[in-house]
Amino acid sequence: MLNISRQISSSRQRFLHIELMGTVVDSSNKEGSKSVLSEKKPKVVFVLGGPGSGKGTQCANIVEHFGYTHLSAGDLLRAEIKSGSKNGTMIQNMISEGIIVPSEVTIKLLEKAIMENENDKFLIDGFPRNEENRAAFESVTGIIPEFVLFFDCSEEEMEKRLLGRNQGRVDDNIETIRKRFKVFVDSSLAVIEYYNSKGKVKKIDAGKPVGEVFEAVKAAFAPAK
Ligand SMILES: Nc1ncnc2c1ncn2[C@@H]1O[C@H](COP(=O)(O)OP(=O)(O)O)[C@@H](O)[C@H]1O
Ligand SMILES: Nc1ccn([C@@H]2O[C@H](COP(=O)(O)OP(=O)(O)O)[C@@H](O)[C@H]2O)c(=O)n1
Repeated sequence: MLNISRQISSSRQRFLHIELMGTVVDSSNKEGSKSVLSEKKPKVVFVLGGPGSGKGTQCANIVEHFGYTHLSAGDLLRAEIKSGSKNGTMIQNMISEGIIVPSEVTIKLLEKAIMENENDKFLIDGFPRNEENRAAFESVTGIIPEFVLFFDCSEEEMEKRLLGRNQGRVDDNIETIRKRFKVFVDSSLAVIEYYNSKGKVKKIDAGKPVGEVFEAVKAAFAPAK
């Protein structure tokens, strides 16, 4: 009953159209997981969407209103570079090229951040970014997300936002932005399609102003009546 179609109208404007029809939830979990998280059993919501779709902006709002802890995979990787870790140079090179860092590295950082925090509910922003990320996280941690928030936004709008973001990021230049868009279409959409097939995706029209997007986000978090 799943109906997913991608409409690629031009190289600059790609939209993913997902009709959310499935409601079957995969509750299977990996027993005997070796992860330090297997005892903590945190509640997790994945926040996904293209670069510049507004994930970080909306996560800040969700934290304030719903008491989640925000973990941005990109921020954790950038902090790892700054810490002078042995993986720093490799991560720096991959981010500069818009490439996805190996799951092992990112998952370790996420596990550590979750374990160090007393909260039991987390927004994981910008992860999983490819099938390898997704499958490795599930098998290592045994965590199945409550749901997946998907910020759907045109490339034209995302490009405009990234070029105006002004945070001094090495990857917010037009050449790397285009590479990141390609990685998103080639690798990250498959993750959204996977969770959609499990009935777990809540799609948000992220092309609207921040306040309007947050209204839709609030509805996604509202407890089912
Ligand atoms: N709905 C919106 N409308 C216009 N600009 C936005 C919107 N949401 C976020 N922005 C701006 O766009 C840029 C990218 O947003 P950000 O939340 O950092 O995206 P992401 O985390 O998905 O890369 C930021 O400068 C942010 O202030
Ligand atoms: N799960 C992840 C998340 C980010 N990253 C890297 O970090 C970069 C920036 O990701 P981000 O989530 O901070 O930012 P956006 O690209 O969403 O704006 C990506 O382009 C990847 O190089 C990764 O390798 N794996």
